[in-house]
Amino acid sequence: MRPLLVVFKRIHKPPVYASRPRCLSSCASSGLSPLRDDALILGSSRELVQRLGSQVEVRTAFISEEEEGVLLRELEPGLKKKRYEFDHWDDAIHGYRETERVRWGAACEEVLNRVRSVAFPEGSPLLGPVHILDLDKTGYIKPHIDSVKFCGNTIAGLSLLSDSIMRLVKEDASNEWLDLLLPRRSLYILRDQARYNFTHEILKDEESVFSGQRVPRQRRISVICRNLPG
Ligand SMILES: O=C(O)CCC(=O)C(=O)O
Ligand SMILES: [Fe+2]
Ligand SMILES: [Mn+2]
Repeated sequence: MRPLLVVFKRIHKPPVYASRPRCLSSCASSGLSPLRDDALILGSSRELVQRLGSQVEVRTAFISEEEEGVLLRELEPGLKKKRYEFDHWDDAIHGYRETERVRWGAACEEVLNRVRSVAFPEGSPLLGPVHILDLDKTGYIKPHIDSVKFCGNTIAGLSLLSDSIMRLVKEDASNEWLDLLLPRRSLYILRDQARYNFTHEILKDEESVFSGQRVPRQRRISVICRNLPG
């Protein structure tokens, strides 16, 4: 069973937020980026948030409205030719269309290079094509772990057009979970244990609640960069 937030509310467990200092000096001394936005991460325990916190990042406003527009103008024509897929009960994703892209216009390439430079160690071999996933307003992604055969230890995704909630659940202990609020135009990064030992999912609109607040889901396009297995 997946732990729903309502379950935790019912037993009066307060949501646990990461509460790392966000000042430059302490972040620098702890090796954390000052750009981390820990208020966007909550979880089943403080211990888990702190332990896994170094392997999960959400960076708000990673791209500007203009950059979001540039990406959308490049992606929309190709996406519009496809139909959303709804009816495959066994698929990990419901209500989506997707594509891959290797070559980008200069403005998009600049944004992607920024993603690559913050998400991956220098020289880490990357998966060539960038993955584009277009979720309908009613679409959602069921819990899954990305293929270890094709993808390395890091997954980095930009969220366009909509806020959403990404839930991570420990594969062999479903009482251990983190919810990430992914604001429109944010970047998330999952590394190592967060990538290998936790499923990730994008909640459907009806379930999209973060810390008691509804987070309405619109159509959402994600632009996902991955590295190759080591
Ligand atoms: O849309 C996202 O940000 C995540 C997509 C995903 O989990 C996948 O394609 O494996
Ligand atoms: Fe995934
Ligand atoms: Mn199928």
